[in-house]
Amino acid sequence: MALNHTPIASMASAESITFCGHSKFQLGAESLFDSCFKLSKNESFHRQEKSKMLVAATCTTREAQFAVRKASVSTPIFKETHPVGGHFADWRSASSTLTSKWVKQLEIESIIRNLQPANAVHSSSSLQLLKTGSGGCIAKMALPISRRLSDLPQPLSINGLTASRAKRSTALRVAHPGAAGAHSEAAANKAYPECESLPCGKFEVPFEAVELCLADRAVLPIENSVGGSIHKNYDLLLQHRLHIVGEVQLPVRHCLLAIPGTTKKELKRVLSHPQALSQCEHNLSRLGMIPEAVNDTAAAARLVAANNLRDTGAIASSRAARLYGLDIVQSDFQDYSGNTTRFLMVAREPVIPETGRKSKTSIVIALENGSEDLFRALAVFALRNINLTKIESRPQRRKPLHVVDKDSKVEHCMTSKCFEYLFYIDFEASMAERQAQNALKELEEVASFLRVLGCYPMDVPAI
Ligand SMILES: O=C(O)C(=O)C[C@]1(C(=O)O)C=C[C@@H](O)C=C1
Repeated sequence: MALNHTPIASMASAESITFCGHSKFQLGAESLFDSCFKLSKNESFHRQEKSKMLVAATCTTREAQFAVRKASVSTPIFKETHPVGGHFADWRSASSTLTSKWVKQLEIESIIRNLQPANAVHSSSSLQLLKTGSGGCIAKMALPISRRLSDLPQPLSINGLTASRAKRSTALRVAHPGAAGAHSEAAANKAYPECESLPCGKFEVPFEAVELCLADRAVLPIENSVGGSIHKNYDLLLQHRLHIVGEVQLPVRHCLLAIPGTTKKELKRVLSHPQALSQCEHNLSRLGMIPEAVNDTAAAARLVAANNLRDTGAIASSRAARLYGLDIVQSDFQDYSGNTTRFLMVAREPVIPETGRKSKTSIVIALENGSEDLFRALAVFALRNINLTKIESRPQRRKPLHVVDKDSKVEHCMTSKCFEYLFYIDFEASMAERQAQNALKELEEVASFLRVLGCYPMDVPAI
């Protein structure tokens, strides 16, 4: 049985998304802005009262309420200490920007909801991506709005985004890359056993889902015992302002899947995620099968099933075999029995570092002089007997790396910085410990860039 499962990213990229109801929000927000503006023309509202009124009256979602405040504060109307005045046109453009951002957010949520295994998404549904003149502005605004919520003076009321959202389960919503049946889904369920897992296609989408508050956590593969680090996700950690809040070590057992009744001899090609193909490299070459990379292991299984490819196998999980109606031609197809992938859990808020349990801290540093400074950088840990569990260099060779600049006064700006070398370091210590705090203080003198990606409980693999 072929399911019309399409992870969000491929749906968004391959098709486009049309949503109705746009004008409803547009008119609503604009009329509210009109009345606020007329009111403010007559009275000298101080900035705070006006923004509270805007936030309370104009929107019904936490993110959009903040976006209203952000837009109003940044338009000429709200100048520090000046009574409200300003240009009506700015308000109109701010309201239309915010309204379409709000609509986009609703839309992403409805796609995520529709992707649940229970509802096959009909590939015939026409989806037209909503193009708005302020698309770029929304994209910027879509950056960690929820992060800014922690800066607001008082918690914002949430009226519930839509009736369906109000009905949604209270389970933790955990976004993961790949389709239903991917190993990342298994990692999400291991990390958060009672969660509602959200298959999100490419690696970027889980990050955005968490930033848009459409998911509470994201779970992403970061390294494998055979294939090594997944650098794409390290870069995404720098480009998004989320925090690592946990890790899970997942033993990954690959199965060779095929259309029911197909024998191994009939298989000429095998589809799977590049990491999975590298973890089964010897077995594939021993059988003379041609590896072909696709987005994720579950997508490979779905492709074979949906197109009834009798000469093509898929390397995926046993759950993917059940979901997409394929036979397991060979289980434990990975080259090494200890094949384990480490996944990270990321969230909008960091975990408060604690002592008294085995903790890990992940950082990324840039060293102007590369390996010359590396000795000094590592010495700050060695002299304090802090054990490193990972160090990975990422030569940048002047390739600009886009990072969310934490210290920038300009909100959420993406700055592209050029570094000669980046080093990702994991060490076994909690930032609650004086030793770790002193180590990082000293490291700041050596490194030209330092970001703490997270401090979290270690997942100590069962012996
Ligand atoms: O494709 C999947 O099933 C994934 O979850 C991705 C992924 C990966 O990116 O490493 C996760 C675990 C395995 O190492 C194989 C693939």
